[in-house]
Amino acid sequence: MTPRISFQNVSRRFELGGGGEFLALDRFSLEVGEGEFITVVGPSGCGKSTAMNIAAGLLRPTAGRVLVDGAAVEGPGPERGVIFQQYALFPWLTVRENVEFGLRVAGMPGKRRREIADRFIGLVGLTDFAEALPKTLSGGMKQRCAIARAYAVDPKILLMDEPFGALDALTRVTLQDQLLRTWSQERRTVMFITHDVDEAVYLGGRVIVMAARPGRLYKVIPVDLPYPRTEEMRLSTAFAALRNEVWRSVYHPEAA
Ligand SMILES: Nc1ncnc2c1ncn2[C@@H]1O[C@H](COP(=O)(O)OP(=O)(O)OP(=O)(O)O)[C@@H](O)[C@H]1O
Repeated sequence: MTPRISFQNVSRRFELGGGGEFLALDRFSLEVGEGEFITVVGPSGCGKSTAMNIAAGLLRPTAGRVLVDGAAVEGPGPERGVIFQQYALFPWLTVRENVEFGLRVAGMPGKRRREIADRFIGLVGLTDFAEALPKTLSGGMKQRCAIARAYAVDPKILLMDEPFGALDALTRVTLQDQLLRTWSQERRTVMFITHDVDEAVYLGGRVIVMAARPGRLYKVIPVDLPYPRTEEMRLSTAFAALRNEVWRSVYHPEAA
């Protein structure tokens, strides 16, 4: 079967001032299956965002390529939704208008647009805030709105770069469960970058560990915990063992 996303020997160099070059990503290869949820961890600067931005079509590789359903990525596309740490909502639009935005741009009629928006607003638990403006929402609520907006346009792939990075621990855990619920209903392919080892294990079917200098794939750790994931699982010995393995791979790769 054709993988949904295929990174094929993807490298990216950046020019440094003074004529030098920096290898941010070195021959990164990875296949992500349809409906798979992978998490990506690694030390700061190991090329996580670089890899994701190349898959999003926001950045060009200097060597190699990324294929989506077998076709080379040449730029951004509606089949790939991107969510960043900073909730990029339109401040002058309500929650519902934000979620409807992509559908409006695509020319979808109002009634259908509203049905879809309301469904995703419900899935992320914002029904009571559909008429609210972003400035009246908490950080977690803004990020839930951003997730609903990304899902509404029906992308096959969600690329999420530390979407919960700016949130407090409790909100983060709540949003992790909500994201998994949405994912289990919609089964999009998700690539999720995080600095949080617990988050990587809790969400991912596989944890992709990257290493720095140069940025590269270090290890792929399968997470042998069934979905749906539960709060009890976080306390299990199996979870602890996985967390330790990921932690060692990220912070003490020589001992992993
Ligand atoms: N536009 C750029 N010009 C020069 N260097 C860059 C550029 N973008 C990224 N880099 C460098 O490439 C390396 C990888 O950056 P990237 O943002 O992909 O890392 P990351 O793993 O996502 O880091 P973090 O976890 O800190 O967000 C870093 O050392 C960064 O300084």
